[in-house]
Amino acid sequence: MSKASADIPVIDISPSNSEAAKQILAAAENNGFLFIENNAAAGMPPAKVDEMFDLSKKFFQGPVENKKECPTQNNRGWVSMQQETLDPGNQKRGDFKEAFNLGEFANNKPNQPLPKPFSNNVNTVADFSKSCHALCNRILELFAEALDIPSDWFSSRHDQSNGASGTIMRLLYYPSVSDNLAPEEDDIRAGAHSDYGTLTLLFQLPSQPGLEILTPSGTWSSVPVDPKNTLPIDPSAPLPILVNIGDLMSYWTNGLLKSTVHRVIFPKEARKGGEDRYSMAYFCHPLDEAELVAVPSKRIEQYKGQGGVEKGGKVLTAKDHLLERLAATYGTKA
Ligand SMILES: O=C(O)CCC(=O)C(=O)O
Ligand SMILES: [Fe+2]
Repeated sequence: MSKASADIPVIDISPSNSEAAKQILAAAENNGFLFIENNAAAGMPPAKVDEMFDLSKKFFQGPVENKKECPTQNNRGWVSMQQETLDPGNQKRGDFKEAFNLGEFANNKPNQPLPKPFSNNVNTVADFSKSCHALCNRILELFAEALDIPSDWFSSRHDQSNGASGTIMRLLYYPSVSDNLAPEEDDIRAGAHSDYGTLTLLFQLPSQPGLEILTPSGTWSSVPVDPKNTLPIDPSAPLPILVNIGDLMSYWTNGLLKSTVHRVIFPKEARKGGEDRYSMAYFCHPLDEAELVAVPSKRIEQYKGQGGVEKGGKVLTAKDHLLERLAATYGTKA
């Protein structure tokens, strides 16, 4: 295990690392972010990651008419520049980004209209999403092991064959903006927020920084793209996959696991309008009806945090929480 800046460890989840569960839990308790070594155990072959990034670039660099064919509906589809405001209390202008949100696939079939090039590469996209989900389940099993609860306590609540969930694979594009649109002091690519689901996997590209996390001392700390500095030595080495804890994991653990606030800035070392950044986030959510109650773990019972979310005596479900958070960022009513 090696350390990255912003105190984010790089963890190997292959069976040869008997400490993986403990290491993952420690990182999640600390600041809620960790890297997973992208080796065979992660099940995300670098060629598949590259292929998905290529499709994403083709889409975002393609004609706007193509994008407009699939505007956002039910949190799926194309999100245009400044349509979303992740930190509405503090932002004057919306996020300087575009996104395309893909919901779950059922038997490799999308549940939403897809534009090109996704529509003619459905299998590639569905397969990538499936691999992301499998990795999330593997991480959830490691959390269950570390918390000493049945190994499928989390993963059974994320079994997509048992119902709908808010899971979204989001392709993101933060274009550099021309000088006449250059960002002002408080403009931001993605406003400060925590993620709404269980876990998020984040894929980044070399030389495209910008992600920052809010540390317990209240300062922003940058998240590296290449935490082990391997690229100068081996430019073909796969980058580790960033994982962060979402709100639901925090609720399920009485706040022991941290759903840390993060944001994406125009990097200071780039020109004023920034350089292009592409990233891909897999937001893993449980089945809609999953209840946000504390997990049956001694460790969690003993932890005096803020557990479970009750409103007017009713235990919230994953879907209740998601609708509430989406309403705030898109300025609509829940
Ligand atoms: O693009 C990134 O690095 C992070 C995006 C993010 O935090 C989000 O979409 O929730
Ligand atoms: Fe996020």
